Amino acid sequence: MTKRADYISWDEYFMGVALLSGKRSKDPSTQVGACIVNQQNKIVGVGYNGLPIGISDDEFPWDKEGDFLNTKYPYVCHAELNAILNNIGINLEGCKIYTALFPCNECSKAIIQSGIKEVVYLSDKHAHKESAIASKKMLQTAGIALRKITPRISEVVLSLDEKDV
Ligand SMILES: Nc1ccn([C@H]2C[C@H](O)[C@@H](COP(=O)(O)O)O2)c(=O)n1
Ligand SMILES: [Zn+2]
Repeated sequence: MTKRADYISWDEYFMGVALLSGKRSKDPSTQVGACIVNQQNKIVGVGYNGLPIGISDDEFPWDKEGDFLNTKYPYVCHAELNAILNNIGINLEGCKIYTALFPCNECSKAIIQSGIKEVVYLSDKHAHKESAIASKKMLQTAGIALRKITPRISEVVLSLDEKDV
């Protein structure tokens, strides 16, 4: 037998883990996941956008509009920050972060401070916003590589049916 040829690439694997992590998000509008990988291609942190520990995601708002304090924005912890904070307890110097959406300026500060050296992303749909411009400016000035990936495959289908294992 020859080895499989249609296995997923490292980029597809780590972005897939980031996207799967995003499936845990309770945000009804936007689910974001992030995955941090060390220089040996080992996963050392994952996260998704959600409320901080102990803050009920049934009691706090998920609205996008209205009075600021009645929206999700002041409360939600972004996927990238959660992935950094959830790391397995190592120094993240030299790691890469895979994220579905380009990091905001606040997460970029945490990325820079943590020592992460590369940001790999799928979408930069907020590129025109001032926060995204500030984010890119900080990451580039800090010498962090930014890489948008275009996977060869458009989806990864996972069956949870035991017959498919
Ligand atoms: N890089 C990002 C960007 C956004 N998020 C989170 C924050 C919110 O929960 C949601 C964005 O909400 P929207 O304004 O699109 O309704 O996504 C993140 O975790 N990482
Ligand atoms: Zn953020």
